[in-house]
Amino acid sequence: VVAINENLDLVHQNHVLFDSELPEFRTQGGVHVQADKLTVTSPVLMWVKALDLILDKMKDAGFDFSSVRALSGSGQQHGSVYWKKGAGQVLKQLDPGRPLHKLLEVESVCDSPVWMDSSTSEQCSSLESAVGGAQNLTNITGSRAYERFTGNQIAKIQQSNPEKYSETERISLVSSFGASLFRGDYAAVDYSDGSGMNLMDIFSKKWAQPCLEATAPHLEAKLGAPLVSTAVLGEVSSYYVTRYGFSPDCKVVAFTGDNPGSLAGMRLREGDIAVSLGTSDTVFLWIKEPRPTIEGHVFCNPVDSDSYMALICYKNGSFTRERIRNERAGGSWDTFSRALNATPVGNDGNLGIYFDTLEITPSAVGVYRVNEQDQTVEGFPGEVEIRALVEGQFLAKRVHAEKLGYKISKLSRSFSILATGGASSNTDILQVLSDVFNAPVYTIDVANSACLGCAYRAKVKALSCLCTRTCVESIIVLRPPPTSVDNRIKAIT
Ligand SMILES: Nc1ncnc2c1ncn2[C@@H]1O[C@H](COP(=O)(O)OP(=O)(O)O)[C@@H](O)[C@H]1O
Ligand SMILES: O=C(CO)[C@@H](O)[C@H](O)COP(=O)(O)O
Repeated sequence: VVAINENLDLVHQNHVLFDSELPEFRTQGGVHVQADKLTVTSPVLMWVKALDLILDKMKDAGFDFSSVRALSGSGQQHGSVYWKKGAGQVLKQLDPGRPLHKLLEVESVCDSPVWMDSSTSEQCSSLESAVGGAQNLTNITGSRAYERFTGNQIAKIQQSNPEKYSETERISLVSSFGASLFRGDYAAVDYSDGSGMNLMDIFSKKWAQPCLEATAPHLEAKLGAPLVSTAVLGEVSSYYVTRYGFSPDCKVVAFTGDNPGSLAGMRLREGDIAVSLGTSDTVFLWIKEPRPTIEGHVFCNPVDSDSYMALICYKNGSFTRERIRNERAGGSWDTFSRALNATPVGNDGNLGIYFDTLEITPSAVGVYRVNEQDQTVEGFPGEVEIRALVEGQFLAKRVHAEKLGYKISKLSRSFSILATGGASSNTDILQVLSDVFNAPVYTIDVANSACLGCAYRAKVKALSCLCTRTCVESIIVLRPPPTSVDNRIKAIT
């Protein structure tokens, strides 16, 4: 959670770590990986309990809830929550004397599929066939069929457990689930996060009938109509007024996905490129004229409803860096950084591709290493391995961004990279990013740009006061210029 005041100054920050602070749910990295290694879920009740916990932490820290004029939020994209019949009524009558997790055991599916799930290949193929192929689906929804996208997850639940599906009165995304908790009523899916479902026409901003029909019966009623991401949904539920002292006038602005939230938090300019190094690695851009292709995604823009955002997502991000850190750097980020500093840009031509789990872009799995003679090798010395991993990850991002039409000049640094997410606190990793893209990398003071962006969205919308880009620029820090990249690019290509 991030709270800002009218000058956009940060006044409070807090967080809950699922694994260590809610150990009763036995998650690792916030999730359960099922035996097939493809199905990945999170217990919904853990998210609800985390909300209880963070609000209690804020209360204990003396946070003044009565001064909150508006709130919004973001959730990991694509994950879904299934409310059982009667849950809507329960939401409207929450007893403020009891914590939410005691009141909300109202899900028909207790373990929500999350973005890391890749168990729906069958459903993806059948959706693409139903609408005339991958490119056709992309032309409608902004993306070809992806396993983690919500429509395919809904299809799997309906096919494998039709009873649970028919017991479900409403399906939320993680983001609209969060908004529903604060509203005490079902909240609409916003256009931007709704674009990550393979169900919405990103141009008309309505559910696409052929996709609904190919996914599951009676789906439209369970989804409710999507809504513009900047909408004010209404006031906070009386539950929070009585229990925590929120003002009854506190507005709830539509919640959105974490990457759309980051786009707002980083205040992207057209031409900038954002790289989020969270659990997933993502690259995203603000675009005006989308040309959806079958590699990468186009989402509706969360800030400007006439614009779009392009996004490429990599599953083997921080967890893969953590694995190599544990194996080759004794579990220390400092040692990991020393290895990056001890090896030359371009890694003397040694290159690695590390897909520990089935990657999203491209759909491939396995670890591959080639040396400077382009020979496949089984291993690298520790320091070479660390650079091979980080350079390989960023080179892939550059190649895919260029395929999406992004022009990277070898001669001039005419654009900026804005970095966010947990690993953006590591300046040695950012130096490699800067080297590979031949561009300066900026970070913002608040690494949690998704939260910050939603605080901005809430402020801008509910207080009808547009914060200009100037106020935000003051928190962007220029990184040192990159060292020469040309030799390394030659070596790697
Ligand atoms: N100093 C560091 N160097 C590299 N990676 C780091 C560092 N500190 C944290 N991280 C990575 O950041 C990740 C968490 O990023 P975060 O943005 O909080 O995740 P999420 O996207 O799931 O919200 C962790 O998995 C961790 O590997
Ligand atoms: O699947 C995607 C984007 O399409 C992921 O980026 C998720 O939105 C969650 O990311 P983390 O915040 O956990 O890295």
